[in-house]
Amino acid sequence: MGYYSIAYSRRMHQKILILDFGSQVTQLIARRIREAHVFCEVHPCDVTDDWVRDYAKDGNLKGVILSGSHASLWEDETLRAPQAVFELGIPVLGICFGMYAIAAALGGKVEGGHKREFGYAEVRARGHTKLFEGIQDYATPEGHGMLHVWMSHGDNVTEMPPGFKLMASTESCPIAGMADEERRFYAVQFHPEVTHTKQGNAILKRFVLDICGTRPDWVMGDYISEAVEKIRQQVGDEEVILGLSGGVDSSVAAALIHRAIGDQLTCVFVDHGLLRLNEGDMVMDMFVGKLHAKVIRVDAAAQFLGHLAGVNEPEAKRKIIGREFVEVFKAEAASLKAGGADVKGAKWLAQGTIYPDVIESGGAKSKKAVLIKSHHNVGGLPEQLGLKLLEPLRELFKDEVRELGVALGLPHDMVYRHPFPGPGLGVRILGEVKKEYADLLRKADAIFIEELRNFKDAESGKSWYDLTSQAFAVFLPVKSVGVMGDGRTYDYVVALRAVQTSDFMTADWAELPYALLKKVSSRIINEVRGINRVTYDVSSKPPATIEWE
Ligand SMILES: Nc1ncnc2c1ncn2[C@@H]1O[C@H](COP(=O)(O)OP(=O)(O)OP(=O)(O)O)[C@@H](O)[C@H]1O
Ligand SMILES: O=c1[nH]c(=O)c2[nH+]cn([C@@H]3O[C@H](COP(=O)(O)O)[C@@H](O)[C@H]3O)c2[nH]1
Ligand SMILES: NC(=O)CC[C@H](N)C(=O)O
Ligand SMILES: [Mg+2]
Repeated sequence: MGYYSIAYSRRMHQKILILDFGSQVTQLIARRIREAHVFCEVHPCDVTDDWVRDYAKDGNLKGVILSGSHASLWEDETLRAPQAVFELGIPVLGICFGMYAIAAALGGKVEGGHKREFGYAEVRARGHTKLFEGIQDYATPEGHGMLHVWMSHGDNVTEMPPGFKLMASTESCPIAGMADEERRFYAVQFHPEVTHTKQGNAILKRFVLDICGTRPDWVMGDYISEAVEKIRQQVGDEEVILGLSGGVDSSVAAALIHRAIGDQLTCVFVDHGLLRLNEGDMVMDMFVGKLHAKVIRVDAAAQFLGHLAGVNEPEAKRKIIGREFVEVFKAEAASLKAGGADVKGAKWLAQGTIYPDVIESGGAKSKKAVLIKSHHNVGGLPEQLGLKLLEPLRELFKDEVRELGVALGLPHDMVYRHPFPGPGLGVRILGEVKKEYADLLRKADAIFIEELRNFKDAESGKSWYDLTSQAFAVFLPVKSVGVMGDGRTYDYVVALRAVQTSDFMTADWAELPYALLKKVSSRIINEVRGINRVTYDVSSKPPATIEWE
């Protein structure tokens, strides 16, 4: 899969180039810039000088941002900014590792082994530079402007390159920002792209709008027309099959692709035996009427459960599920007989892959980010797919996908459903997956969701389903002792999980009312024979993840 780019936007819009060194938050830079209505693209940091010059040649490139990285400069010599970036005569902003990349390219010095700073910090910002002018959280009695920021680094710039002046400092990091205002090169040690940096948006806007001078003329409506045009160009008259789960992302992807190519699209909904209670029927009901697209339902429960038998390790399970999905898609693609007699099956596989799936699978542009878990649709895909991938949402965050869904006219209920992971109950049954466990979990999960919908918050009038971003039950394959009807029980445990988040990259556990937890626990223990204990998960992400595997 190549990087994401839209030929049409490149012609029409002024743009910012983000070079990705593999930070977990690179895409947040892009997102903040999109929020400022400026078109931007993320590309890997190891593009060549010729590529950069070619990219800039139409005159629309107005600035370059160099991202952070998990690595250190001396660990990986491929992590360098192309020299051409500094020769275009346009502004450059380096963030964290990006600041080291500037120092390395222009004759400064970077060293490790100094004080590490992770999390909140206070930075003294020098207001005389254009980047910070008039931007501060508060002023000290001496009149110094201060910023509340988020830091995540172990290395430091210890000598600025010639021509640079100090722009910011913290107690433990004397050079926390530097600028060569003549050449319009800026660098900050902290991360303006994360929301914990309070003035982060203001700083990025200052860079993009004032320093680079881009026109803020990019909106979600453009995204639709540009994506539609790009899909048509990519696909031509070939057939596409799309993995439809009934979730938000694949529904939005289906609507977008359907708008682009109509009947060349066939949706394939896979029932792998790890869906929630009655989900298969619900998805078919919802799609066959509402989406006006062709939908095929494939019953593959025996195939998935067969291959998962005896497998305990989460990554191994994810890989198997990813592989079996592809087996199903390939078989459906090959047997597709749409269109005229000369159509030999589908050439494309479309998925509703979104950015957090990509980054957590360690599959960001530069392939430099680390692996957290292989989302079945990214890291779980086999090397030899045999189909071309079409993933129009690959660069968007969940809330942007929802915004797109609304703009495409999808029903509110569909767009605001809680997400459900492709591997389904497969990653919510810890260890080996068995049908018996899945059946118990389905019942417990359905009770939890039903009560979340029933319970309304007095203040806002909203249901707890709407007040949480994702909620589900997890099956723990351990047994504990209980007493029921004066008899002894020795049965399984489920954990309830409910989180609140906007982008699913970080999440807080939800403070559900005790009355709700009480009702759910009592109903599960009474109604689901085989479960005698219910617990509530009070871990945030990070350091936990949302799913248990
Ligand atoms: N049961 C399924 N049948 C077919 N394709 C699926 C199935 N489950 C997942 N997929 C594919 O994998 C992709 C990723 O799944 P994921 O759960 O992240 O997205 P989603 O289901 O579309 O949306 P949501 O995150 O709201 O659940 C989907 O967009 C879809 O293309
Ligand atoms: O389609 C998916 N395929 C997967 O393999 C997968 N793993 C996690 N998730 C969903 O991603 C979000 C973040 O989950 P984690 O905090 O567990 O990584 C949560 O919304 C998870 O439900 C997946 N979705
Ligand atoms: N967030 C970053 O870019 C960190 C860069 C580098 N890994 C450091 O520790 O300093
Ligand atoms: Mg899903």
